Amino acid sequence: MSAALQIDGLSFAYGAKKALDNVAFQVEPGECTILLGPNGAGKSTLFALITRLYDAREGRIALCGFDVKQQSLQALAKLGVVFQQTTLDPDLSVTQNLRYHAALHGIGKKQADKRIQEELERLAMYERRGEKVRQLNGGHKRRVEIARALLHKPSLLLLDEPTVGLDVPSRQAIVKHVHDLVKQQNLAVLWATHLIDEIDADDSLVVLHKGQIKANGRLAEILKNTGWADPGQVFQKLTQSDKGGTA
Ligand SMILES: Nc1ncnc2c1ncn2[C@@H]1O[C@H](COP(=O)(O)OP(=O)(O)OP(=O)(O)O)[C@@H](O)[C@H]1O
Repeated sequence: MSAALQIDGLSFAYGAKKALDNVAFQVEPGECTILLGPNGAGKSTLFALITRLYDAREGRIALCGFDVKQQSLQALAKLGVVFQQTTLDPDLSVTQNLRYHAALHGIGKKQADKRIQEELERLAMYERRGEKVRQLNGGHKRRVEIARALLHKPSLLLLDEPTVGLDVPSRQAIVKHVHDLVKQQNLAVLWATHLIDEIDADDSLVVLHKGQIKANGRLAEILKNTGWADPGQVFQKLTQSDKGGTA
């Protein structure tokens, strides 16, 4: 079976500035991979290439075996995305926002309402479905965005720092919801964050620094192989010295 996300030999430059250098990794169904990298590491560039905002000339990205350039419709149908900035319409209700998104994906109204109920219930937001998005707090808006990203049943969920600006309980709720989804729905997740405490013991880790992968594997194995104490030390060792190194 194909990986939910397979990246091979991916390089990208903005003019002379290299942003990604021969990046390769994969994310399997039922796996939550945390993409850790300091500012400028190349995380946003990587997400822009996966979502086809830009095209890479070097390397390949495939979603469930579909090449994002050659078979983009099939590939992007497998993808759900939560961007860093909220993209909900604040003057529409939760349900209206979700129905609109379902329509864009060609999901009929009856099926859409069923899917909306399922996803909102999973994220404990069904009771709030009639409220205008403007009335929701930041954590609840994020949950609605995650529900929206899942309406068309993607295989891979991309999360671009979805907890930035949230208070600790809201962050913890999102972290728990996403990990539950991975386990219960066999979903693959690629989660870009700076926040080390969002990492779960079972997660996989990709550490990106200056466009290169410095570590890739199960967190537990990286810790075992390096002898480092926790993800914070992994991050610090691999991204805060100019010598760099890999794990
Ligand atoms: N439009 C652009 N033109 C030129 N250089 C760019 C452009 N966008 C990003 N870069 C450069 O590419 C490199 C990777 O940037 P990118 O935004 O992908 O990193 P990031 O890991 O997402 O950082 P952050 O966490 O700050 O968002 C950086 O050196 C950045 O300065």
